[in-house]
Amino acid sequence: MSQVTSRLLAKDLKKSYGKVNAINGIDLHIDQAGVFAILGQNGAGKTSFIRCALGLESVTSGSLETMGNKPGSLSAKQQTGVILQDSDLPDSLTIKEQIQLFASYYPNPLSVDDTIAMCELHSFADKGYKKLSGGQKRRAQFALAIVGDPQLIFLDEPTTGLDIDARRRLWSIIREFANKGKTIVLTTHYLEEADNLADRIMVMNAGKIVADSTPEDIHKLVKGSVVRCQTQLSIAQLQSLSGGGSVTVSGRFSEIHTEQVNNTLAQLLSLDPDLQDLTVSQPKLEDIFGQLSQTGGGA
Ligand SMILES: Nc1ncnc2c1ncn2[C@@H]1O[C@H](COP(=O)(O)OP(=O)(O)OP(=O)(O)O)[C@@H](O)[C@H]1O
Repeated sequence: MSQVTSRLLAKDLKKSYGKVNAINGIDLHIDQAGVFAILGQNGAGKTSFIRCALGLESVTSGSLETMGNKPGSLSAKQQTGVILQDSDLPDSLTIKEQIQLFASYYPNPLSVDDTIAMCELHSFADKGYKKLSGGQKRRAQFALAIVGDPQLIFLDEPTTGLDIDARRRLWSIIREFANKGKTIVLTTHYLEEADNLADRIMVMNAGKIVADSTPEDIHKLVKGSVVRCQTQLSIAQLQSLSGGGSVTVSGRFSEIHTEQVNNTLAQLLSLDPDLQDLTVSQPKLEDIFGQLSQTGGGA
């Protein structure tokens, strides 16, 4: 077999459903191991991209290859694992039996016992799927995605609905698999997930990739500071001290995004001497994401 240089390659990819342009010209090249997060709001086009990459949807124009093959071809499938957003497993087989069955689809699978150990399934490998908790179900699905020892794995919102402990547990299993030289492409709404887990983040908005960088570099895209406090001042007053930056109110706290932090702080303290719980920090991914989503792209 010839050496595959691209694990995932998209060139000017477009996907429309009737008049809806779900993917609006994506260029993407992934040729390394690691975790690649596609981050975007509802309707950004993330699932459409994953479904095209799996050959579950035809592309409208442009080109797309997975592991050097046409998406959906046998050769692509044998080098790919997946958890889809609405993945469910039958209850008629135990988890271990399902892993054995999936292993049989691949030419060089991992051992079933190693897969059970890596995904921490010991305590429920002999149970049916419906008896598992949400976190256990996701780990069982992940076991099916990796048992074939694929180079490329797609995870569509793998941790949606999980509590933070279950999410962190799955993150560590995903990281471990990436560290074995695998490429994991996952979609998520969770900024914290992309920030903690990914080697590279692609922010999607309206069918386009509007930023594509390491988490550290994505953070650098937005300059300035975030001043957070509890204050009696109105949003209009806060806006007047932000130097053109944004103001958001979240519960009891107001947040001012400013590029002139000294000026903003001086005015804030003089206008409201009673303000409380003042902190100044670097913009979080939330702030950056909000700005990128509004710009509609250009990266
Ligand atoms: N099968 C379909 N038929 C028609 N329109 C569709 C279909 N699938 C997706 N769309 C539309 O394409 C756009 C992108 O949807 P997609 O599911 O890819 O976004 P997403 O980023 O995965 O959203 P979410 O985070 O809510 O899952 C949306 O406007 C959606 O309504």
